[in-house]
Amino acid sequence: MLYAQTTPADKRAGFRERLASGELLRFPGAFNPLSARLIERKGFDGVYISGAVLSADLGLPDIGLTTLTEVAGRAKQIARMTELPAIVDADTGFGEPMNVARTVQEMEDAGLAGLHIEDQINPKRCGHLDGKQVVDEHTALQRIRAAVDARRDPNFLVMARTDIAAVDGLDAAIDRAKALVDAGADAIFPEAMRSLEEFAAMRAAVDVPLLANMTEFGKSELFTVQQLADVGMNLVIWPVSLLRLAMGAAERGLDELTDAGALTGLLPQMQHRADLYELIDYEGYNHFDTSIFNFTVAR
Ligand SMILES: C[C@](O)(C(=O)O)[C@H](CC(=O)O)C(=O)O
Ligand SMILES: [Mg+2]
Repeated sequence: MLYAQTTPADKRAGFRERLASGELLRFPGAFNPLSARLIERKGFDGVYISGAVLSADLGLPDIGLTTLTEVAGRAKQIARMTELPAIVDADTGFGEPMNVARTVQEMEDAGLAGLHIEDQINPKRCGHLDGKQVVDEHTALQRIRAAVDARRDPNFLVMARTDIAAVDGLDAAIDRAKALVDAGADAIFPEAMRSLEEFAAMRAAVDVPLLANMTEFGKSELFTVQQLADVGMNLVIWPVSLLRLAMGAAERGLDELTDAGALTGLLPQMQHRADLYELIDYEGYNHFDTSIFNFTVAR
């Protein structure tokens, strides 16, 4: 009922423990608080909160238009709805290193288990687009040092994302990843890796947990969980996938309405009212008021 029972501190501690085990943790992207519940129900390890999804949700492109307040607010709504740890995409940290520090504290207060900060210039753009630019090493490291210094819970995960591979190649990405780890990054998100060999090379270069981004229609091939585990990845995200699936279904539904004038033919593809109520735990609210869940929903 209402929000998660697990405290943010416990979520972070549990997440750190599982990361330390070396296994590959699966974090699908939630596009709203309800979908975070579904991710939990289906047995995944955590919830990813994507900047691309948050901006698309507002009808905006993913080019750094969203603000810290908007992202932290939405991330809080999503994180509090699940017992799973949630990690959030904090883009470039919303400004200068001082702003990165504030971003970390806001995300801690919002109940997140961690975030990632990337080394793109401001304004950033989707990591799978062409024409990206990255900041120099000094600035990239400053952002990470600021993030690490600012956190109050040592279990809050500060992940450094580097976009440099698409600009200067894999060797540059490896050098940058090592420097980011030396600056205190707890984990590395090497963006836009093109092959399993590139992931493996990154694995050989650093000792901290590594994240693989399995976003569709981008620069990376879509590898399976097993393939990524075999090259030593520790986290995998499908950041925008649930939104893409939901929007694809919505589009087909609207077309069906136009063509058939009713949605009867699509009922089998819809989440049933009974399943929705179960996911939201309507019954649990009877604890407050026995008249809330006094109906039955026929399947
Ligand atoms: C991971 C990512 O940063 C996101 O915002 O979800 C995006 C995903 C995407 O646009 O497909 C990215 O830059 O890879
Ligand atoms: Mg992003």
